[in-house]
Amino acid sequence: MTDLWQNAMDHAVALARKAGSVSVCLSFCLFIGEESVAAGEPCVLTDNPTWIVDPVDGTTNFVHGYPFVAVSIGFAVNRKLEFGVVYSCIEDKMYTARKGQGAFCNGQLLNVSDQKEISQSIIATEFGSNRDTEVVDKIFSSMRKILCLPIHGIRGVGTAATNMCLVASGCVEAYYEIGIHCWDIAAGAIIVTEAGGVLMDVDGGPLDLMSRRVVAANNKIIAERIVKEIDAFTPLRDDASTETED
Ligand SMILES: O=P(O)(O)O[C@H]1[C@H](O)[C@@H](O)[C@H](O)[C@H](O)[C@@H]1O
Ligand SMILES: [Mg+2]
Repeated sequence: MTDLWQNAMDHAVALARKAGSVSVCLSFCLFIGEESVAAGEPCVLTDNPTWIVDPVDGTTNFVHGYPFVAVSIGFAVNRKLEFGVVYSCIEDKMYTARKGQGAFCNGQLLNVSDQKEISQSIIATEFGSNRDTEVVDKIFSSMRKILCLPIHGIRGVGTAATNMCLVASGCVEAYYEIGIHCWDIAAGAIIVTEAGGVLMDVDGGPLDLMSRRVVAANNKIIAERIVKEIDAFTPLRDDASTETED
């Protein structure tokens, strides 16, 4: 019998290696990756061309055999995303977006939902991995307030990258989370905007890729409505220990 998970892992490894080898060819490119940062490499976004890579987004899903796992590869120049690729391995869905050229899933053009009524919306979010009771209380409080607006429902597939692709596909109106990392959302961010969506911080300001807070929505009306209900908190920034002057 085919080993589904081995296939998924092989895809993830092959994609990550490819990104790595292109990065080596283009030696002026920098690299931010979940594993490289865990190994002590810097996590700093400069104006230089930079790969922002999560080889396995949805690690807990992967470990438990919960069938949503994605490879997430973003590429930024001058701190702006140029392109993004999210491969949802088990679903065999390849999401791609190049700046100014639209977003696609397996070659099909993506468009966000045109819903403007929060009461008719599905919102994606996650419980996250932080188990501090104060943080968990804020996460539940935000979810409670959003659910009781009311909305149609709350969903979450356990990977930020895939949740963002679901916004781009029009399956959910918005996704928000506090505590994610830049490699979880970089690729998804450009996929959302190229599908016609918007990005912002959980306080309504501009998205800061390093702040570990994100709202991605089909439009500003839905995004700003959610923002009003989020009990925001401020995790340690991704670039906290590596901030530079530029
Ligand atoms: O750590 P990985 O790369 O698997 O990804 C994270 C997810 O992307 C989050 O949405 C999710 O909430 C979790 O924090 C999860 O850890
Ligand atoms: Mg991740």
